[in-house]
Amino acid sequence: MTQTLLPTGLMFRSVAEDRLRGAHDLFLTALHAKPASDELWDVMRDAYVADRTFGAFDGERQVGTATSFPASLTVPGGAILPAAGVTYVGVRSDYRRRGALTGMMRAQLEDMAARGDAFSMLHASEPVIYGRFGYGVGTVTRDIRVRSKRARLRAEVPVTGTVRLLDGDEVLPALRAAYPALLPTRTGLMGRSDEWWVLSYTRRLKTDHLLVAAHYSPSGDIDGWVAYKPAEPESRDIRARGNLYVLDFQAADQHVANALWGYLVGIDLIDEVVAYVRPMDDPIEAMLEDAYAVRDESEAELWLRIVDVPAALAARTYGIAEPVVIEVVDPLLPGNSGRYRVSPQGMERTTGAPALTMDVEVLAMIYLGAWRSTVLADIGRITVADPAALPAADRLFAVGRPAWNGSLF
Ligand SMILES: CC(=O)SCCNC(=O)CCNC(=O)[C@H](O)C(C)(C)COP(=O)(O)OP(=O)(O)OC[C@H]1O[C@@H](n2cnc3c(N)ncnc32)[C@H](O)[C@@H]1OP(=O)(O)O
Repeated sequence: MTQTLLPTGLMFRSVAEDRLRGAHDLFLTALHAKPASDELWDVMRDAYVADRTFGAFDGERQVGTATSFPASLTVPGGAILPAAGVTYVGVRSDYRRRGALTGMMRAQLEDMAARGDAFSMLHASEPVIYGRFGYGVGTVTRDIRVRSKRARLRAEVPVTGTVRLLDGDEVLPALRAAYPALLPTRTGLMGRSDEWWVLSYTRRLKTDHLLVAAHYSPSGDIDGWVAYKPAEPESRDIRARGNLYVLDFQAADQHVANALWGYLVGIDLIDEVVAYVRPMDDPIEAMLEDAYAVRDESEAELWLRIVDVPAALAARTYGIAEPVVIEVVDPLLPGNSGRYRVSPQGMERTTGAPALTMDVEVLAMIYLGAWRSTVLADIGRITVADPAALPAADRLFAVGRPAWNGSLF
């Protein structure tokens, strides 16, 4: 059990099993939501791993909470590394800005490093919070709104297989069985653990009117799906239902995505289909006869923290370019600080002079290809000793299709 005392007097340690419900209510209250009902807690307790849940304590009173679940991350080249998904982070409003989050983040990162998690990942409520703990924007995504009545797929868009709505009790077994095959298909995808399925699906199946339409390949396997909910399921006015919100849209390839988009925009009585966190290269505008039926907004998706820099740099593949020596600075996990020579052959630690120096947060921004080193140097995020290293680093860290996480949590 980790136990740390900060000058504020707060203590940081893992949260005992019988205090997890209090921790969850603390999080909900920090987000201005009401505590969980008994029925909901019966579901949510399985989203928590007790020894991955850290609290900030003032004496016996818990004043902050942060948890994580086991996951994995697909890195450029297709290797899959152990990772943690951080969620349910909150501090009581009467204890804010006294270092509660700082202490929990430290304890959590040290714990992840000890467990062998190569990465930590999260979705941030505000962009100013996590950079100081070494998290950088690792993937960018876009929310896509399609005006259904104006949206028709162009005739040449290939659509194969069939789409079928799953019955409620089919959903979890079917999707859990089908998801792992998707993991190698794109950089940035995340392994979904039992806890993730509870917090993202079991909970929503209980609280929302969640519908899942699965795509079946011609050979009868599920190779994609959309999970969505109507905006106003309680309304008695059919015209008030308006929008459909798509929370999970997975497809083994573009032909599967074509069929699922065709299904979504064809649903009756809907004004707009709002598909959250789509990959940046979703070609929906070019698929429709009326490209202006689409509006979108791009934003940060995954905040990535490289917990084990040597493992992360060794696991990914690199583009063709001259080798570059990068100095990484990581005050919170100092074992990561050091110099790394990156080349098309891989990575090795070195004592050679660095061409580029960057914080571990900035390494997370280039690691999955979301940002280019040249741009980050231009805005002062990378210190440059050898300007020729910048285009080389751009080529080394480039990825083909844009990285995408695609799992809400
Ligand atoms: C992955 C997720 O779950 S995202 C959800 C995060 N939770 C929420 O947004 C719920 C509402 N907010 C909160 O509960 C809290 O305000 C938290 C968790 C965001 C921050 O907790 P605190 O204990 O106040 O943070 P702490 O005191 O450790 O702050 C550390 C530093 O970050 C800064 N900081 C922390 N949160 C914020 C913020 N929201 N906006 C601006 N600065 C912030 C602090 O000013 C401080 O800076 P300093 O070191 O220069 O003084």
